[in-house]
Amino acid sequence: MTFTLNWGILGCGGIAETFTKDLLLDPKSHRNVDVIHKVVATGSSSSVDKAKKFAETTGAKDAKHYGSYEELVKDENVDVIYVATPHSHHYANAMLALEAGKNVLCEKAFTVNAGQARKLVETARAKNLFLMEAQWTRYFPLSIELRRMISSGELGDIKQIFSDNGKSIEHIDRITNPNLAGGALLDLGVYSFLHIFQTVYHLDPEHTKPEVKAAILKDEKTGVDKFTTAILAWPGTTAIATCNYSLESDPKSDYSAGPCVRIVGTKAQVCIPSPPYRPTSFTVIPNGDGEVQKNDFPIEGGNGMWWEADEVAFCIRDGKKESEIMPLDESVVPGGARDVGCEAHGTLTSRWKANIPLSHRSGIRSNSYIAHYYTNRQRLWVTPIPQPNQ
Ligand SMILES: NC(=O)C1=CN([C@@H]2O[C@H](COP(=O)(O)OP(=O)(O)OC[C@H]3O[C@@H](n4cnc5c(N)ncnc54)[C@H](OP(=O)(O)O)[C@@H]3O)[C@@H](O)[C@H]2O)C=CC1
Ligand SMILES: O=C1OC[C@@H](O)[C@H](O)[C@H]1O
Repeated sequence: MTFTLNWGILGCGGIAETFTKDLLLDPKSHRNVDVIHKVVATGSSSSVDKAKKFAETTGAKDAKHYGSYEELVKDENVDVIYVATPHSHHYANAMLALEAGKNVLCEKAFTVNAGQARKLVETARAKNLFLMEAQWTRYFPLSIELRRMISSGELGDIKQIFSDNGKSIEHIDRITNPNLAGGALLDLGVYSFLHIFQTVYHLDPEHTKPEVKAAILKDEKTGVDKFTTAILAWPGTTAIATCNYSLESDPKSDYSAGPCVRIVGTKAQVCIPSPPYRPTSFTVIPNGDGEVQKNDFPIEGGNGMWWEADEVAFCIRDGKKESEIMPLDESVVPGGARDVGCEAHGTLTSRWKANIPLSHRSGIRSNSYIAHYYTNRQRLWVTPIPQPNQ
């Protein structure tokens, strides 16, 4: 029987448009699953007009329009809210939806620190609601095949991963604005980490936490991280994650700069060309004899965000409260130095909670962000360095 999932779109910006268009593609044009997505409501904090225009542009013909997120999450026809606001607002917006009893798909980076992530997870679990971080690349057939190859031992033991994501996007305000939790790590580094985590941490039954050291070049004007490099060490595997918002990983878009991700096993290595967030092929290079093999994973129809949307629908249809491909524990990764980092800035978490009103445009204190490099999701293993005003 066909399952219909009714979406409410929270925040009518760039990625919300791409995602909504993917939701509303004719299902028969690109896939063969018994799931239909409907967009029944759009919500903008700017104006009801913006929500209406967004619905028109994306083809969400039957949607109701709201000029506030508070009204949106109260819509009784909505099954799941897609949070598509800047990183700074994910916590408050996702919490608003959960408290209204709605399932949530929240854009990456899930939250700005582990404390916020834990609170969202606790709330979703307490209310028996579905919650997922929108790491869309994890649902690509390419990622599924890569995880299968690693699990089956085809690449041997994974020893090294090099994972880069560089994009020249410093002209975009939310990328450099500390008050929107800007910076390379939360916007682009998430994908560098995604390729490392989905192939090491996710596939490890013990979920061993890595040791992490990081180096950061900050933006001279705004103080957000502009170039970030992290070294991750597991027993038996090392990885380097790099990201920046100034220089492209693949400046000519022709692969001449080499792969952005290399996963090196004892039997073979896999090379993935840019962009790491929307990869469409990889090459398998055996260490000894054997042919180099290029595997193509074309995205037929839309932008490829519907794989992630389908996963949400399958989970909600089947009564699951989290996705096995992007489990909530992987959005938090509790314990270790990461928690040390978070607890060292524990007041930040409570300040965030206390000081960000649910209507998002006011009340954010800039100095709430001062510590975010040291408390955000990927940096929490790094020993925090005391910052002024903390
Ligand atoms: N999965 C992917 O491939 C991608 C994911 N992303 C993620 O999606 C999220 C949104 O990014 P993107 O769509 O590029 O951002 P945009 O700036 O295009 O849109 C963000 C929207 O959030 C709302 N908003 C709420 N509060 C604020 C505020 N204080 N300042 C600005 N906007 C605000 C606005 O909608 P309104 O006025 O209607 O309320 C705005 O249009 C980020 O988390 C980003 O990391 C981004 C690009 C690609
Ligand atoms: O998720 C993303 O992927 C594509 C990038 O251009 C964008 O800034 C980022 O948010």
